[in-house]
Amino acid sequence: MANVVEVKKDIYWVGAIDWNIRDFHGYSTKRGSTYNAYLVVDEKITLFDVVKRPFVSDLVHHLIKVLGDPQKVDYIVVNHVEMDHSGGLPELIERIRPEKVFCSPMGYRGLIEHFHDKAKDWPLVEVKTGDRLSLGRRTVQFLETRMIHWPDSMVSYLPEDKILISQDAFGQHYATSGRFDDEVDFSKLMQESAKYYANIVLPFSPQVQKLLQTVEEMGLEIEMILPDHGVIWRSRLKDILEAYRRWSSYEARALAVVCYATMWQSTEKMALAIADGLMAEGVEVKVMNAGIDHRSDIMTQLLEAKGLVVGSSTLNNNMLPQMADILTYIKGLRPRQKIAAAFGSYGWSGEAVKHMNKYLEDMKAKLVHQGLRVKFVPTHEQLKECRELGIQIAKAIKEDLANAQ
Ligand SMILES: Cc1cc2nc3c(=O)[nH]c(=O)nc-3n(C[C@H](O)[C@H](O)[C@H](O)COP(=O)(O)O)c2cc1C
Repeated sequence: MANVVEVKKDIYWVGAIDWNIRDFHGYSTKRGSTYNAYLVVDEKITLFDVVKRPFVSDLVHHLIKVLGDPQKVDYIVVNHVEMDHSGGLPELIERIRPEKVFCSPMGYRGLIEHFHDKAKDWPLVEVKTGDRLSLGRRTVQFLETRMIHWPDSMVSYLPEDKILISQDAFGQHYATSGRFDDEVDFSKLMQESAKYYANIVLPFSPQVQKLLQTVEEMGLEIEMILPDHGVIWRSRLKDILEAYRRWSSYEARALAVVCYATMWQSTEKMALAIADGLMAEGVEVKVMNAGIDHRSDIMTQLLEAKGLVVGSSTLNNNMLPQMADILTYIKGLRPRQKIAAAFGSYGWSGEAVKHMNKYLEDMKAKLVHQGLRVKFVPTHEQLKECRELGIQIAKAIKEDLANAQ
């Protein structure tokens, strides 16, 4: 069990570290995760968010450490209804018997839809954007952040401490012994933040842009961001805010992800030749094998990539299932403004490229080629053609980036 950490005077991290989780609803969490809950000790003792159900005892243990008796908690604030932050609520409410449980109007509905009759007996109080709650010496200012990343999502701002409790926004699936951004490896932290954004937040980028603008307009001074997963931002705030600005505006660089699926390595040979062409034109390349690389890692690479090149051989008149997995996943995350092309080896009918093109078109990617197909094993000449395709894609990437400036 982790230690309680005082984040600022009378504000404590009382969450749980999940070192072992490797699959978070289809997202590969190689570095584990944390479920953060924060306790503010004021005239009204308030708990912001709770933990996933199996970790309730960690949270209770922390409450005992700080308060002696968990029943001293007066209020619970539910910033986000998803089970990793609310799963422990029934047990905790039973144990703590809080005076009030605050949530957004959508959170109210969400709690009923998750916990049914049980939640109907809870002392739920709806709060909306702009509502303020006095805890004594401190105030909580609520701000609904619908669809970042669920309809119920909201954040809580503590003006006296200049702290933003941001639920999943600015989070990372990153289990570490350090609780703060300056206590962990910065490059790993940014990798995990990018992965989290690419795989969870990306479809809601327009809402993120709006939130960043609202925060600026409201003149909220922020010295710390306390997310529901990963470490607390206190020293590298500028870095994460700048990254969110960049990611939410779909900024990309001269990088192409070449992702392929293969049975007998013919499509792999094509992928490598295409990558050669891209590299020859000075475009950075990440070659990924859909049968080896996890969909969430492929998506992470795609976050800042301008180019998406997908390859699959044909299997029973379709693309290989591992490529269908990747494309279904990528399409759902709604990447924008990609330069793309499809390729693949086939034996007789060769439908894979047509199917992959359909996905790329649905993503509104700019296709620079009708799709390159090679019958069975590519010849030297055909590999040269693949390389030419790489060069063509690279030129389109560079042109697009130059036009965007
Ligand atoms: C079980 C199986 C089913 C296949 N089905 C098709 C098919 O429906 N249409 C086609 O054009 N080729 C089909 N092929 C041929 C492959 O697409 C061809 O062997 C290709 O060169 C494999 O490329 P790869 O080495 O990149 O996997 C099939 C191959 C296998 C092994």
